[in-house]
Amino acid sequence: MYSGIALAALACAVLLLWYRILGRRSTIQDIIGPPSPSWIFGHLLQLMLSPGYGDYEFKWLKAHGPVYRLKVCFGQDRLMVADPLALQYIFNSPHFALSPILQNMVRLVFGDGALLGLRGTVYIYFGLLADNVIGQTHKRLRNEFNMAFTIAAVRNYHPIFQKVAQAITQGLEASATPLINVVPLLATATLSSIAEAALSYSMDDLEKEFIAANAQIMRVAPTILLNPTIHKGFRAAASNQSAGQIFFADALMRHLPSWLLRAAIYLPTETFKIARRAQYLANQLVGGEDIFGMLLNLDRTDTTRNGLTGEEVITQTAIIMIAGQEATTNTIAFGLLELAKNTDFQELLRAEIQSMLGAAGDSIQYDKMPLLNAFIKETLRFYPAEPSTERMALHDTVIPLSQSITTSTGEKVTQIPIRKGELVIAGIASYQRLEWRWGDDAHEFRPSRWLEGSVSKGEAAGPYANLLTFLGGPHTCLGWRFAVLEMQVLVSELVGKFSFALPENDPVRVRVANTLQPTMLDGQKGVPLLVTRLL
Ligand code: HEM
Repeated sequence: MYSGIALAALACAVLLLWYRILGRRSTIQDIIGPPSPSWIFGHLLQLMLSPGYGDYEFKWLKAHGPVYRLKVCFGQDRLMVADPLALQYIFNSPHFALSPILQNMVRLVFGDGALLGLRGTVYIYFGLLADNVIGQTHKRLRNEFNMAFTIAAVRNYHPIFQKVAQAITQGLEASATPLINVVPLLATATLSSIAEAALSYSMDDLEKEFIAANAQIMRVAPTILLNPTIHKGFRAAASNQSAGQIFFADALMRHLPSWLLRAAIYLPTETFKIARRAQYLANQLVGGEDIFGMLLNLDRTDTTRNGLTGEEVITQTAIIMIAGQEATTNTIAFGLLELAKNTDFQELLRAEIQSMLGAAGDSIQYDKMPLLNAFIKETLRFYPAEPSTERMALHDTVIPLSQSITTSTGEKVTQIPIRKGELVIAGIASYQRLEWRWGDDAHEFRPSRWLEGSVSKGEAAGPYANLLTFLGGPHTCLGWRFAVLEMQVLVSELVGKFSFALPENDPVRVRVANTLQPTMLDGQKGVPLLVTRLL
């Protein structure tokens, strides 16, 4: 009987949602887009379950340009945006916030006060509540944590990056076979560097259990963090990802209240057990004399600051460890894969690295290495860790466009009105494939474009090289300088000493599982390469 009542209640909730959602006229219905293959799923399955990364998305980009309309569940419209001016507006404007689903999911994994989740809004049942307190908290936390990520602070981490780079070298040398999956070595190195640089913990100090738990959370986070909205192609996040789950997520889940989703952390499932344990272990890291001590302002050397509370610092630990490790590891792994495909460029890059290392020793000036930086920029352009994200309008607003588009009524428009509560997809990967911005061969991996001036300057988008890989606006990646220097040091060490070649079976696929993941033929994450020591 109870299950009958529960079903009836669920049916009522669904009907109410339909009424609320479908009863509203979309402001973007005159924007042209690809024909929808299904009323129930819209384009979601093409976008999320496509066999190759960007199969449909990049085709739509070519056909419709940087702004077009997609359909999601029940024939609802959603705007896809890859226009630089529009993206700049969406990321910087106070009229947009993270979509409620991702916000809830971040909170679920990382706790209530996580930087990523503090988006200036909370989603309450069928309405939105702008909450300035949350916005201000985010600003304060960022200001405090930024002390560890300024240009000067990051420069000081150089010896740590060198140390972890040498640890990778030892790992590669210790391998009994030339075919090596480089991902686990990179993952340990990037975790070590954050633990040591940002949190003042050497990997030897870290509890083995913490390392294991971090590795586990890294494995499950994409599954928990499945952003069940249009942009997060979670096709391969779990091989059992089904059309039904996509439907549930897009049609219903984003309308569930935050408290209900957050309560899920207490469910007795394996995944949530890991998440709870990782949060607990992160709490154990709090010390007094390290960066935490500085953030807490324990010694009160700076009387202008109150410092953060212990709880605030603790909450960010897991997120910094994970945010810092996962994206850097995958980006370097994709880069090495591209070098293995393009041995001519690999040799040129090696020559530059060896000549700089030979001349400068430890005082190497990475920013003065054109090929190295062109390679890093191209890797970040081609493999954005977060290929798309979603934002929700907090108020009625108007998105400006850098180029006019023609609507289905024949009208040329240079701006698009969006109504409060509507979601838009920020197509980061699509933006980074715009031909008029990056060159006619934008779909090719070609580092030399950065040296030829074929990359147009245009509106400043993100913090680095006009890329949005580190996002833009108030939620720009806190660790982008850290990541760039770490990549410069690690790539110089590895490419300077080893050559990388592709095994015969071309064993890596790119998949989207919340973030962009290099995946082996057996579905596991990894980049197996033939590695030979040269020096
Ligand atoms: C190649 C490496 C990296 C990439 C591509 C990357 C990318 C990103 C992106 C796209 C975001 C925004 C996420 C969103 O709001 O949807 C972000 C946020 C963040 N990243 Fe990174 N990241 C990298 C490395 C790092 C490192 C090394 C650290 C720290 C050591 C770090 C710490 C953070 C933090 C704390 C945030 C949250 C910022 C906020 O919401 O205010 N990231 N990152």
